[in-house]
Amino acid sequence: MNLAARNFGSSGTAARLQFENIRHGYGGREIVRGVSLTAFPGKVLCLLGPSGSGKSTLLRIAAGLEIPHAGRLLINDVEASGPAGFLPPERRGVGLMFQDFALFPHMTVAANVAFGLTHVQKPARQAIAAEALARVGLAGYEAKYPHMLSGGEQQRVALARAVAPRPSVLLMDEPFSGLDSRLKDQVRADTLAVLRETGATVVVVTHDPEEAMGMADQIALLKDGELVQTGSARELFTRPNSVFAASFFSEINRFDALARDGNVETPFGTRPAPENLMNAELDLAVRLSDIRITTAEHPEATPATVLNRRYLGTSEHLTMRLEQGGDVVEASVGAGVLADGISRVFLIVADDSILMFEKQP
Ligand SMILES: Nc1ncnc2c1ncn2[C@@H]1O[C@H](COP(=O)(O)OP(=O)(O)OP(=O)(O)O)[C@@H](O)[C@H]1O
Repeated sequence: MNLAARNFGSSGTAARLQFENIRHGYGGREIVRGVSLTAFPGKVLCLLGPSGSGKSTLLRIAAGLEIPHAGRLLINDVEASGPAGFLPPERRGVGLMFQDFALFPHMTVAANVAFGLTHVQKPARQAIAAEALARVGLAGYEAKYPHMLSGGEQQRVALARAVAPRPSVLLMDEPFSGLDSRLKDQVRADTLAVLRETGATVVVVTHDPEEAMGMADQIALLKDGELVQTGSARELFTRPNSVFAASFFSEINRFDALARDGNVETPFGTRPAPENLMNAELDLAVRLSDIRITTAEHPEATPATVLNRRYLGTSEHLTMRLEQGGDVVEASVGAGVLADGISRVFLIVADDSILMFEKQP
């Protein structure tokens, strides 16, 4: 199915959604702690973070299902939640697709999709539902019941139901979590194509960094109810602002170090300290994939002993001990790069592959 090739109209009503210093919690426990963030019109914003970081709570606040304790939620500069008032969910122009938003089993596919079209005259509902089903590649499925469909097809019906009313903002909470991994990639790609066509502003909650990188125009990384960093996938991956951000997107080695008089003694040799951290305690992070392994001695390479090798098909996971200092280092190299039986290797790490952060208290 090539959804992208189909030519559907766009709602053209994408909205800007702004969280302004939002605070919220339950039973005296603060879950969202002063988050300010903007979802831009027609773009996909992914709220990314570990379990309990407050992602779903932010989404529910955007939907109007929760009223924040403090701060404002603006949709196209109109206060939807805040001191000036509260706009109920049905008046926000938002569509919802939550992981537990199951289809109604006793209703046909068409009736499921038409369910949210209460503002439309009855005769027009069927036509809109049929158009939304065509949009997700399910033309002709109108009379079927949910149990007759595969998991991926059910997910598409849920998507059709969410986009049928042409929301200006579409809020999705872990929308693909119920699908097995192979199906997930396909449904996600198809969903993204549909979302691009509808032109709506999209906010997606996920705990999966690859999913966020694959979908988002903008990622907002959350931890303990606070916004850690926001930017494009490339910005977050290449310029993480903390060990947490670096470790969220890839496996890393962590080391403690001291910046003194502009230099840092790292396990891979002396490197210049970042300009703003000339004298400070540092956290160093080196991605497993940023360590190059050779068997040839080299003046700038760090000798190490191989402790363990794990073959993973296309790559190999190595655990090594540095000869100087004794740090244990992990690396991921292409399978076959290192011949069998090698026990002494040399590690090469580029200057910009040693990420340096001020140690957090
Ligand atoms: N209605 C509620 N009453 C009490 N506690 C709640 C409620 N909703 C959420 N919480 C708590 O708030 C915390 C943050 O929840 P939230 O669902 O926003 O996090 P999340 O980042 O989406 O995590 P997950 O991926 O696990 O859903 C959790 O510890 C959760 O138990």
